Amino acid sequence: MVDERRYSIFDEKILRDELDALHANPVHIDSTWRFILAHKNAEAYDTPDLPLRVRTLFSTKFKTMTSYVHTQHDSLDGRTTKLLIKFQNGLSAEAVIIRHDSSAGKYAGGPRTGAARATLCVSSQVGCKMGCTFCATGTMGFKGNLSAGEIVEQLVHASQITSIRNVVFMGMGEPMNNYFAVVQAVKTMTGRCFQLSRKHITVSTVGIIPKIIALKADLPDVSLAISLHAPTQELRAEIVPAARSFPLSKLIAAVDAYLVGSKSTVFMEYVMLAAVNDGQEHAHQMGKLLNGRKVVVNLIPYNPTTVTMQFKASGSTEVLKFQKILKEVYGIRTTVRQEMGQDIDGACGQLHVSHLSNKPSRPNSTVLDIEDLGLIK
Ligand SMILES: C[S@@+](CC[C@H](N)C(=O)[O-])C[C@H]1O[C@@H](n2cnc3c(N)ncnc32)[C@H](O)[C@@H]1O
Ligand code: SF4
Repeated sequence: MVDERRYSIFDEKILRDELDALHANPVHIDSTWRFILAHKNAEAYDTPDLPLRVRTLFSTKFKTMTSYVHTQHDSLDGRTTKLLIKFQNGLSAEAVIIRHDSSAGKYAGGPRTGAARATLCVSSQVGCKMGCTFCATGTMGFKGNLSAGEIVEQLVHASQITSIRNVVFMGMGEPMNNYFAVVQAVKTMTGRCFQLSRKHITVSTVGIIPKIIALKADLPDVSLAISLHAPTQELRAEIVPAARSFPLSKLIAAVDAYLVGSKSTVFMEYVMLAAVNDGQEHAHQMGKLLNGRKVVVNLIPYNPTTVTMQFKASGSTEVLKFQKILKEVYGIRTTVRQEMGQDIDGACGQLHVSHLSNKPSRPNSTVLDIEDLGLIK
């Protein structure tokens, strides 16, 4: 596993420290970022009006981005674009753009701008060590953490294709296992250059309890999504191994603590697996578990992958029955996610980069219709 310090120009903390050491004005950060955003493949030191010492710093340590778009695939309907991004250490991760507005249809053959409400699904790690049984990324194992700069660079690449309004940490990896980089990346994305609203950022976690509590203090206004997937500890531990370390009762207690004094809603993700967790009894157990809490359940159709073939997607009848019980018997707001990008393996849990492309070498779910959930604002 390779994870040495990498000098991304978008790694705000490292960049600020280096500029401080030179007694240089941090205003150069914003102007340089804007320059790079506006000029694809620009070198940082080409930014106009840089003092010599800053130009020298940029040309030696922060020359340019630490990643590039290796491949880009557009879905047939033009609404989803998957980017395979290669990083300086040779690892690769995927980021997916999802377009929500009516201009999405025009995108397929038309200009690559103008989708005003696009969401970017970013990766926080290459692979993941949590091993959820139905997730393609989980089968890859853990290859490495992305730095804050590398996470932000996914937004830079995507912004050069279309205008991004929402960011969801639902790509490869468990964001809470790379907590400090994720927090730093969100701070940069919501800072003066990118200006995303914190309310438009969603961090999705399998349920790393201590970090859920920390997130409330560190990034109070972001949306939190918990990947629940089962209403009992026994079933959850079977399909989500992390539940063995972070039991369901403690996870629900952490959600309660998170909700105290918070204006935000917590989203409960539930992937619908045929004959595993989609029965009416499971819906009643979920209803009792979540009753009275300010949560929204998001039922996710299972996206088949070649590496998780033991599962099948629930039929639409089961999904709708499940939703009806939660809504009508327990009064829990429940939506069914419309998945997009399946034809390019760009949907949730389909993000899997082959081991070949993830050997360190050279320098250098997707999510839909979450509008209804308030994830897209
Ligand atoms: C890939 S994860 C990344 C974020 C974080 N690690 C988590 O588990 O919440 C994003 C979402 O995709 C879901 N997911 C994983 N595999 C899936 C699959 N095959 N079909 C549908 N959703 C899946 C996860 O359960 C989670 O809710
Ligand atoms: S669902 Fe999330 S936590 Fe589980 S293996 Fe996939 S990326 Fe990791």
